Amino acid sequence: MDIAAIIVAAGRGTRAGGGLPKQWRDLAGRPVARWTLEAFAHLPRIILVIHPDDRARAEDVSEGLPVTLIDGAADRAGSVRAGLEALAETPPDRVLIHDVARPCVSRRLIDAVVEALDRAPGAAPALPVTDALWTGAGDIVTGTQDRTGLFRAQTPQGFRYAEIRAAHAAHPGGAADDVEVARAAGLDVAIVPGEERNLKITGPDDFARAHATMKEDAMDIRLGNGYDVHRFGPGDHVVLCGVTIPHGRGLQGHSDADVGMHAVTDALYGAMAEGDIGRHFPPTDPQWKGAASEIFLRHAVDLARSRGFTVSNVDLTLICERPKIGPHAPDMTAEMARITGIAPDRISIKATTSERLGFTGREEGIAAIATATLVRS
Ligand SMILES: Nc1ccn([C@@H]2O[C@H](COP(=O)(O)OP(=O)(O)OP(=O)(O)O)[C@@H](O)[C@H]2O)c(=O)n1
Ligand SMILES: C[C@](O)(CO)[C@H](O)COP(=O)(O)O
Repeated sequence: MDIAAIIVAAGRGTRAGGGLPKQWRDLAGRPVARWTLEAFAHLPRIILVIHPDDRARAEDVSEGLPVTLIDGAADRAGSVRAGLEALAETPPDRVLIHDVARPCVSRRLIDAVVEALDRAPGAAPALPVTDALWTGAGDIVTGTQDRTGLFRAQTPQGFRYAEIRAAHAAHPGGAADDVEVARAAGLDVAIVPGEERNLKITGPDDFARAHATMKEDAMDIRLGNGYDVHRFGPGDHVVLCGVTIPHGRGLQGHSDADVGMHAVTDALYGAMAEGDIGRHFPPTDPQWKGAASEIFLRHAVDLARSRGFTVSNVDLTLICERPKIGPHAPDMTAEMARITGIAPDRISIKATTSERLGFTGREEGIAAIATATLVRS
């Protein structure tokens, strides 16, 4: 099925103000039009209908996307017609017509409109009116309007290409949208449940609403895991999560062998797809011999911060018969909170034995497994 999108963007955005037409203004780090185009980027063809003065800007904004630029007309319907004519030489089966000023449209909604075209020649999203409707004169209410069967229309409005092209060619003009044009030509239009998020940026306040929606979407959550083992050797203490614990044996390793802190550090690197401690602090490098593992953990936390992430929580399990971890867990938590700069209630440190099974059960070493979550919003 060949589907094309026509994004109408030739308006001047006078009601939104702000100097630049609204489709070229910034919304959460990208121009409004870029968000809209990316929502349709899974389709093979996009016609972006623009004002001739905006060509350079439009070329910039559509870079890397399957976009053809077409000059629009003095009103929305004229711009839609220009888009439809641009497709006439290699006509698609179906066409989706969308306002550039609705950048928060979801893939789910686009797909729902396309699917609805299997059962009707036209399909468009809409939301039932839920507020009371009044008539008014100046600041005085003059009556109440029945809202039964009333809908707020959205885009994309989808059609079989040949039919909507003919409908637009035959229409005398002045239609509110393409559904009106289609109905005037006798085409049935199915209503697809619309989305509140699919708002049209019309006035200045709509930028803040659209921004909040984009920010919600932009939350980036990363989960990582880490696993480490160190063997026991001669010594009289171990260092776990930065806390020195007297013990009949020590842990062996190139650094201070803090197996718990290593597992947490690897979980953080893992969440960033940044390998493990060995990649950043090679064991072949003599400068890390006997190093405090705090250096590694700080590096991972700082790397996450530099990428805009916050460490949301850490969960560590130490696996050993001895030393007993419980009595030291509060100190370990405090130390890990100090190093990472996150609240102690976001750090979980617990332990288990392995029921005397395996290398940890035979007290040949300590194992540690950790999970960490990074959040960027
Ligand atoms: N001559 C026109 C007028 C409007 N549009 C497009 O139609 C959509 C809906 O129009 P609206 O939100 O009213 O945008 P503007 O016409 O830009 O806004 P205003 O009326 O405030 O100037 C927008 O994507 C707009 O770019 C268009 O392509 N060509
Ligand atoms: C097509 C439309 O988006 C449906 O809600 C809307 O009518 C276009 O905006 P305008 O402000 O009416 O031009």
